Amino acid sequence: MAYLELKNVSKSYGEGKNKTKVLSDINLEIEEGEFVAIVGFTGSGKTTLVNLIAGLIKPDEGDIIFKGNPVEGPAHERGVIFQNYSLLPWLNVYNNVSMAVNEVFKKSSKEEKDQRVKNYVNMVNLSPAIHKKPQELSGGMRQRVAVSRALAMNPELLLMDEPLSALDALTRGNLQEEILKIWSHHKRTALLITNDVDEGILMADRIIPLNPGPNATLGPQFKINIERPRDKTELNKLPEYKTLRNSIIEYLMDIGNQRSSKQSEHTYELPDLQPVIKTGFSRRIF
Ligand SMILES: Nc1ncnc2c1ncn2[C@@H]1O[C@H](COP(=O)(O)OP(=O)(O)OP(=O)(O)O)[C@@H](O)[C@H]1O
Repeated sequence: MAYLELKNVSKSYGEGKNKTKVLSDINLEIEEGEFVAIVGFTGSGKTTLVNLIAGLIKPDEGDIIFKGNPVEGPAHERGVIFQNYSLLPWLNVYNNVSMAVNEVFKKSSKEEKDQRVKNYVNMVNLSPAIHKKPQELSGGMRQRVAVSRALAMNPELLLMDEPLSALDALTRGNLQEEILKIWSHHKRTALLITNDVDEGILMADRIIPLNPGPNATLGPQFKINIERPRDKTELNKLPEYKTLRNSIIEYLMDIGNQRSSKQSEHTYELPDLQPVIKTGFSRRIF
């Protein structure tokens, strides 16, 4: 049995006529220690997929099994880094991270917890801002706090929902490296949602496209057999990198085009409405 398994998972939102199936028949297996990236189109259901694995929402059909047990709610062993940093605005950087550390490492001494918080804040280069509150930080800095907080909780499975998409290239590169260091040194398992194929190739063992929704399904996997550690500049020179990148992008473009041509074939019935002509206005509005 795989470390994480999704079996025929489907999820809809809404009721009756307004019901939309966002994810349909999702099957996914991730082995312990693997780093998997899901690349997908905007609105295809990537966050829904992360929320399901995190246990924040429940599937309508299918099973999500983590380490042999069904996922029935959120747990510290499955840590999430969200796209929008979700920090507590009234707490400073130290306290935002320490709240999470205190929750997970209840039995550790005060000194150990303090050290842990400081280490992880330092890891994202925010030590000089450790006493600042979120509103005093830039968007990139806030996202770094969120990354630091999630990593400090030492989750066994790290779920990342486009955590770096709003960052500048330099910060993004640094955090990619930090996440990879933690993943490999601590032998973690990671699932990264990204809209950046290059980020996926740099970080993951496999890339799996999430086809456009509604009824989004997972596409074929692309294995990344490029030796680690991978260097961004060196990657660009590798012929296997270029081939892989082109195949993934071609797949995504094809599937995107197919979806848009299907949508344009669709005809919509308009309601047969008669215009209502109002007469006898008693007042002019200008
Ligand atoms: N709680 C909800 N209730 C109703 N519809 C929802 C809900 N959450 C998401 N949706 C809809 O489901 C679809 C998929 O949303 P989701 O956020 O999972 O996609 P995404 O791929 O993460 O999007 P993005 O790339 O914009 O972050 C969208 O059409 C969205 O409007």
